[in-house]
Amino acid sequence: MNLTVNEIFYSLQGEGGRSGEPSLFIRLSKCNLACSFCDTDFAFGKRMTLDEIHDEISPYPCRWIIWTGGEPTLQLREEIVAYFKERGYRQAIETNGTRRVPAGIDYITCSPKQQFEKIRELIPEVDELRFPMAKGDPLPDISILPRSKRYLLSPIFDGMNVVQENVDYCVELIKQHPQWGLSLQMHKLIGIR
Ligand SMILES: Nc1nc2[nH]cc(C(=O)O)c2c(=O)[nH]1
Ligand code: SF4
Ligand SMILES: [Mg+2]
Repeated sequence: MNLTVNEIFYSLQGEGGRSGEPSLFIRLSKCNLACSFCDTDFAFGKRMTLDEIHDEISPYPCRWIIWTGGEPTLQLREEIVAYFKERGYRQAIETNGTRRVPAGIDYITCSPKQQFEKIRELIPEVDELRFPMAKGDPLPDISILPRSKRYLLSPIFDGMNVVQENVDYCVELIKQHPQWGLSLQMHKLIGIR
């Protein structure tokens, strides 16, 4: 089995409910969306076998993988998740919610970009919903979304730079709607990968 991998790196989860947790990022290439605010160049990809990926991550002391992209569900399969589970890894995924998530994933972050009303049919339950938000964007309607342990707003950055008006807007929305919380792209603020 092969995956087209854009990059593999070891860092701390910079976003959401697992912020600060050491994680092995496996960024799969390709996406089915083309968001204007996308901060990732995922086009390049190197074909790798699962054994090659395992050889690259196993020297690190960490046993949490984050599958990200691009849109990782375009390539990830249940058998691939099982392969890494058998080798002792727990696995998180960052998905845009347009496709099903393979069985066996331990922590699902859904970060929807469009067609919010269709997500629940594909993914009934997630660990966190994390919405990228610019000033003026409407607060998403929780009642049509998957059940989630956390509801987070993530102010859109300008590349590596914080956009204060997006942050201020999210903070005000959250104060008015306290079922929501704030997620900052911490890795950008502290200058890590
Ligand atoms: N540190 C760090 N945390 C992240 N969480 C999600 C990321 C992503 O690009 O999907 C990301 C990333 O690129 N870096
Ligand atoms: S879904 Fe995510 S990776 Fe794909 S284009 Fe949008 S922001 Fe970029
Ligand atoms: Mg990133």
